[in-house]
Amino acid sequence: MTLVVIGVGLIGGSFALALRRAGRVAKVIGVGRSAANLQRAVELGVIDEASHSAAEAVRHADVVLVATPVGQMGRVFAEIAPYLPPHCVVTDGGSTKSDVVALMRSHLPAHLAGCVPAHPIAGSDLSGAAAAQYGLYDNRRIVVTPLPETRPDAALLVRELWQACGARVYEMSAAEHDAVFATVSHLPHLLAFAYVDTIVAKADAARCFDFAATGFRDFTRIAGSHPEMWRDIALANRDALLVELDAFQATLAALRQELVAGDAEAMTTRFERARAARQQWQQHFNRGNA
Ligand SMILES: NC(=O)c1ccc[n+]([C@@H]2O[C@H](COP(=O)([O-])OP(=O)(O)OC[C@H]3O[C@@H](n4cnc5c(N)ncnc54)[C@H](O)[C@@H]3O)[C@@H](O)[C@H]2O)c1
Ligand SMILES: O=C(O)C(=O)C[C@]1(C(=O)O)C=C[C@@H](O)C=C1
Repeated sequence: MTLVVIGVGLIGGSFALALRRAGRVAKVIGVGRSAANLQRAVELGVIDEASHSAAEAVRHADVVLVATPVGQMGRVFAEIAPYLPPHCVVTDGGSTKSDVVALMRSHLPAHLAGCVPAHPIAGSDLSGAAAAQYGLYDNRRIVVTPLPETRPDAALLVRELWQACGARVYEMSAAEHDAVFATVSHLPHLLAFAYVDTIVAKADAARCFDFAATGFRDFTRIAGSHPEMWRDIALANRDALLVELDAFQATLAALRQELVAGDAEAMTTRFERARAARQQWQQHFNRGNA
């Protein structure tokens, strides 16, 4: 099987590595916008060949994974549309799904039966081919949001490929997916960027950063993530994200009021409720990834 990965970074590169180790791909062709990144991907054995033309690369593909920032996916789909072999399955790794589904519908109308939108719920704040790693998807979840037009064999192949990467596959509607991930992924990234940016604006920012320690590190790790990727995710999932942002602002306003009023009881109740939920989640997450 020939796999073409368009966007050879953490997500696309780790998919290629896992499938190669599982013996599921004979050849991996990588396509990207940075020659240096593609060169690194070849050196690291993430891909067999680099191509600077997505149109040229997909002519020989059995499966195409688009793993660029979601803001790039429209132009990628448009570029490959005329050159996709009829049997070729097109999937993606984007963090948002309603926009990707809409882009597939507008740019790949003749190929919808081969389209299987997907999102691996695994990653990090690292990016580029050098960040690709074996085991990224071990015991992690993958959400697929197939279209009504998706051929069963195309959906099955994508499921099997992710399972071969060690992942567990779940199906949702694109809208449900985007609402859930606005809550547990997109909002926390927005908040982490906003919080660090608030410090940057302070006159004593250097002194604050100098003394910041493990609490700061743990709360802000994701503010080290790729800005373009997160800008695209926020814009693509704007409606769901605004709902979450409003809910969070309401909680913050209530907490602020409790602080102003010195309402220790209300604050204790809130913190205890949050701690219990966090502890429960941690146990659930540990069990799921054991
Ligand atoms: N990082 C995560 O934790 C994570 C997790 C799940 C899903 N995702 C999603 O996966 C996708 C890739 O994320 P990543 O973390 O691998 O990013 P990355 O920056 O590591 O890799 C993306 C690659 O795409 C390339 N690229 C950008 N525009 C391109 C274009 N027009 N044509 C070809 N290549 C192009 C970049 O040069 C880069 O090498 C994004 O859509 C992101 O939302 C990321
Ligand atoms: O671990 C991280 O740094 C991540 O941000 C991974 C994370 C997440 O929010 O959990 C980020 C984006 C995804 O689409 C899926 C996973």
